Amino acid sequence: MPSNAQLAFIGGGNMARSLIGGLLADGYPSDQIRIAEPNAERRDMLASELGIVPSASNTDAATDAAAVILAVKPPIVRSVAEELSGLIHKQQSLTISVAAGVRMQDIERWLGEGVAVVRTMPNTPSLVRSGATALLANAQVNKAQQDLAESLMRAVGQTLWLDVEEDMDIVTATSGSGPAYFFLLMEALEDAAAEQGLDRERARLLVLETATGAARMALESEDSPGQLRQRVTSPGGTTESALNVLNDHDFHTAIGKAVKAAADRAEELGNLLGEQ
Ligand SMILES: NC(=O)C1=CN([C@@H]2O[C@H](COP(=O)(O)OP(=O)(O)OC[C@H]3O[C@@H](n4cnc5c(N)ncnc54)[C@H](O)[C@@H]3O)[C@@H](O)[C@H]2O)C=CC1
Ligand SMILES: O=C(O)[C@@H]1CCC=N1
Repeated sequence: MPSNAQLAFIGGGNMARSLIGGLLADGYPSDQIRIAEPNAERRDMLASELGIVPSASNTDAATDAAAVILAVKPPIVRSVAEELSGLIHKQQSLTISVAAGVRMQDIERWLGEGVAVVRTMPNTPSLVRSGATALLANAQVNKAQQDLAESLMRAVGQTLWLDVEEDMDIVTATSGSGPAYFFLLMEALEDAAAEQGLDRERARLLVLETATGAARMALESEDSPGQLRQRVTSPGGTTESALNVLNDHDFHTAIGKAVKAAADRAEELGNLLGEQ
């Protein structure tokens, strides 16, 4: 990506830290990244972890930025957008939102007409450059800005552009929140192995290697996850016994309901904030 593009992260929380960590690991120069973070303790932590000293001022961080990344919680996006609107207009910066649920039309309304906005949904594995990000651009985004957003997110993982904004809530429920579902499965599997008598250290190693191996195999295989699962499941064997229990507990249905709840919450956040 163009390493001369000045990036300003507004909000230095979990998602910003993952994106910045991934960018630095990809070789992005740290002097081209600014962070605004109101919490002093958090600023100290980011400075020691990332080697970038954050500012307490959003406008200081955003000054001269080619891209301003709004990485605050959804209810805070409006105040930050309104605060930075004048500066963003003056500099013609690209605004990139990572906020769940917050709709393009509202970001545009808060920033004022004519601002180039890319709405994105990244995820925290961006920290290790294994992120998955969906992007959506408004009509004001020019080719160079689209390339900038694409290369920023591509530096930390895979990207895909959406055709319709409605898909963003499903993406949020799938890949935005998705790492938590896999971490929960890892926790549960580790606990189960420990309860059966395996020491924690060995249990964790086996669980993490199994998760990595399964993901890598599914990524590299022509076969679907369902076909790969069947190949682990010998008739009358151990896996079948385990999967029968998961089926008895409606595992598949539970995941479906969980993802729907997340997508519904994203829509609800969008509705709530859109009314403001
Ligand atoms: N955590 C995740 O896995 C993902 C989060 N997101 C989105 O990223 C955004 C941030 O989420 P997290 O990083 O998880 O939250 P977080 O709470 O860890 O980070 C938000 C940061 O913004 C700071 N902040 C609060 N008010 C501010 C203001 N007025 N100006 C500047 N900074 C301010 C807070 O001190 C905090 O450090 C949210 O909109 C969320 O929907 C998107 C994808 C994944
Ligand atoms: O839980 C959340 O609301 C954020 C958005 C996707 C992941 N974390």
